[in-house]
Amino acid sequence: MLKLAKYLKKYRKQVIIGPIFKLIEAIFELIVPIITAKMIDNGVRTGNIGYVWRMGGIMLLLGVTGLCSALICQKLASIASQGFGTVVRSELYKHINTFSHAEIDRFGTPSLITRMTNDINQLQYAVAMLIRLVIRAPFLAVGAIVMAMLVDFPLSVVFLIATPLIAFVLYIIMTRSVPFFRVMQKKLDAISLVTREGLSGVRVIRAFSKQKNEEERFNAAADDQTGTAIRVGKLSALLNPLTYTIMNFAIIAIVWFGGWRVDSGGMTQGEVIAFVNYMTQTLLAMIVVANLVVTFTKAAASATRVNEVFETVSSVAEPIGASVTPVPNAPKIQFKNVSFSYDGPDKYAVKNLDFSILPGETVGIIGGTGSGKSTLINLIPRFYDVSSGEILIDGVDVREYSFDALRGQIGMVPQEAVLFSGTIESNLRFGKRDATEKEIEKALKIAQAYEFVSALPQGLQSPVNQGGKNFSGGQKQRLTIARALVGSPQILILDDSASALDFATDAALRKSIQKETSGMTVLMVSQRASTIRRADKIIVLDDGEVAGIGTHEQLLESCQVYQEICLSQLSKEEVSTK
Ligand SMILES: Nc1ncnc2c1ncn2[C@@H]1O[C@H](COP(=O)(O)OP(=O)(O)OP(=O)(O)O)[C@@H](O)[C@H]1O
Repeated sequence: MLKLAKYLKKYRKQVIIGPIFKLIEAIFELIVPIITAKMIDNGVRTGNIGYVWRMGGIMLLLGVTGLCSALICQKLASIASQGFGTVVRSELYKHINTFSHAEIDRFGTPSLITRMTNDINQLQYAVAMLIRLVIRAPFLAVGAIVMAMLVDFPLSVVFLIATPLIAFVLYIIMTRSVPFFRVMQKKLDAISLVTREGLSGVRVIRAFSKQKNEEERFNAAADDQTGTAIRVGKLSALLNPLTYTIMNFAIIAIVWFGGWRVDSGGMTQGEVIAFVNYMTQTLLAMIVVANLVVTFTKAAASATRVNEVFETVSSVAEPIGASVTPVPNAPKIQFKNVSFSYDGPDKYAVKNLDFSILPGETVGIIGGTGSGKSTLINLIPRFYDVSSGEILIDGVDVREYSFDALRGQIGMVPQEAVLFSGTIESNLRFGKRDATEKEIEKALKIAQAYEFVSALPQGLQSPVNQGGKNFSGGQKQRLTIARALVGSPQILILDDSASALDFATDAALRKSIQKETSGMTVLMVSQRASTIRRADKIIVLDDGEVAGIGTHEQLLESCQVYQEICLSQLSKEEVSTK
């Protein structure tokens, strides 16, 4: 938790001054029983109404001043805790943005979201409690005992017996329930995962009519969390009856022995009442301390989870102050004996990839599902770093480029068409804010999206809902292709990005990319042989390895995997005609 304290630096003033105001309130609270005692002994017992009014006035003044102090502290605590939460959240978000896909895969998006929301909320709450109660509660607990000793030392023996007993009960309950709080946070992660999957995959779930299954999955996760919460609840439910029983016995003892002391003239009635008040104050303050232990235990677990993210360094490091000079006449992209594994050296997703792509070439990448096509192209913009080997762009290792320089020359169209809420125009300008209307129009035309966008009543200003849900799969794909084309990238990578297009649109798209993007190096991943067969070069992947490289005709002659793919998808005539 201390590692996160640096984010409180800006709120040092609030963290120091806040507790002082709360301390003032606590001091006033400790004075009130003494005044009550005086009011009873000197006012009520003697019938001195004027004295009662004066003491009442002082109590009111103390109450109002205490309230003002509490409000000031509350405000300072809110400023510091909310500010702290905001700073940690934005720093964490910034840090997550430095992660490569490998770290995001490792944590999982739902867990990262829970850490950014629930865990930081927990920390925020702990900061507020730190300012409001961490000094006040122990001060009040100890202060009330000390005040009781000052009022009547012999009777304070009741405190010396009752408070360790209360502390013991609190200790037993806390040590048994605190581990459950840690478990509960993990279970919340599981609920978050099921919720996210269930909501983002709602269409698939409905299509398969599996709502019941999903509800059951959600209920299982929620029941699991509830079960733990109930177990903690049962333990916590013992807290008040046990501690109040001890306190009530202590009050009986105070009244009993206090009566004797009053009879023997050692104490006044008012002082006995003050004792009862101090007993109540001690107990309540001790319960607050116990709750603070819970709050800080939860916060410590949250801090560990947040720190885990902060301490994770991206496996894809950006070189500082990088500036590269392209090697003249080098291939545009070159893979030199590249292997990559997601989960350790035994299981390579791609292995010994070795090939070159020349500037302006259109390259098709084909292979069965899971053969490593997406992995191969994700290595180029360094979404992941190679496990061994080298990838060069213009003769320079991709690890020597700054991210801007590297990714700025690549237009990437991922497998899943992702659009952001806004307008069509804001989505198209995503990579190049200052794109001209002409550039946007050209990109839309190449991507075969111009017609349908122009037909929309609001054209480029048409709204895009979250995730582009108000567009069809094919429309979304065309818009994402257009978005990648707006910056006229030197390298265009299409990861099975035309899978939702009909054959005619797919053919028109390929034709226009070929015609309108001369000089652009194009990598086209596809499961369809018809999409890539006219490429200058085709790379055939099989189980992560290159099974063949060449033109359609060359591969038909030499590569069995390619022959099988073609024969399974194309008619004999299509296979043989260019
Ligand atoms: N994020 C990941 N974490 C772990 N393994 C992964 C990850 N992504 C892919 N893999 C594994 O790597 C291998 C290659 O996957 P990849 O997605 O590159 O194949 P692909 O040829 O693009 O498949 P498809 O055509 O189905 O998209 C597969 O065995 C897959 O299970």
